[in-house]
Amino acid sequence: MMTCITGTPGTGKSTVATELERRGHRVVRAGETVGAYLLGDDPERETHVVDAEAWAAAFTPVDGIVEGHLAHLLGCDRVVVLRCRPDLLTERLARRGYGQEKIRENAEAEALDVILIETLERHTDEAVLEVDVTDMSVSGIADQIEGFVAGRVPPASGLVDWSFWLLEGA
Ligand SMILES: Nc1ncnc2c1ncn2[C@@H]1O[C@H](COP(=O)(O)OP(=O)(O)OP(=O)(O)O)[C@@H](O)[C@H]1O
Repeated sequence: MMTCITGTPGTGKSTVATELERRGHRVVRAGETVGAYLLGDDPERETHVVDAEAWAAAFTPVDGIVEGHLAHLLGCDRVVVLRCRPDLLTERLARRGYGQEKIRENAEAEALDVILIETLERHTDEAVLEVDVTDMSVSGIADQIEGFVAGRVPPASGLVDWSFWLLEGA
């Protein structure tokens, strides 16, 4: 079974994937597999441009966990969407040294549920677990994901509404 962990940059995908790896799960970092699909750089958005559809079409499924902000484009059996309140996400990305514009773009995408919407366009509700990680420990998030994979934690989505942040925080 392939479980994908997706979310806006800074929501904690890589951190929880490391914890799941420590617990014995096989983990593939999606970012390490996109090399052949790089189209170039987007200096304005301080990011690499990836031919995401071609990457997803060529991806060989794994029995384990795939983490990355494009992971929901894959044919996963289960998808976990990590959510982080935009003000906390802003703090995390600032600590990472991201520029103002890149921080704003990511915080807005989080407030607008962009990755959750993309996920629900591609996967059934029953295959999706949205986790609001804002006040959660890394091990608590890993417990939720393990529970979902094992069928103990039921699917859930549509849990947060951070649209207020677009008015107050932008
Ligand atoms: N549950 C948590 N509690 C507190 N801090 C966290 C938690 N999860 C992650 N962090 C911190 O938030 C920052 C972003 O985490 P991380 O790099 O795992 O995000 P990401 O979603 O993998 O980002 P990207 O998509 O850019 O790789 C890191 O500094 C990490 O230490």
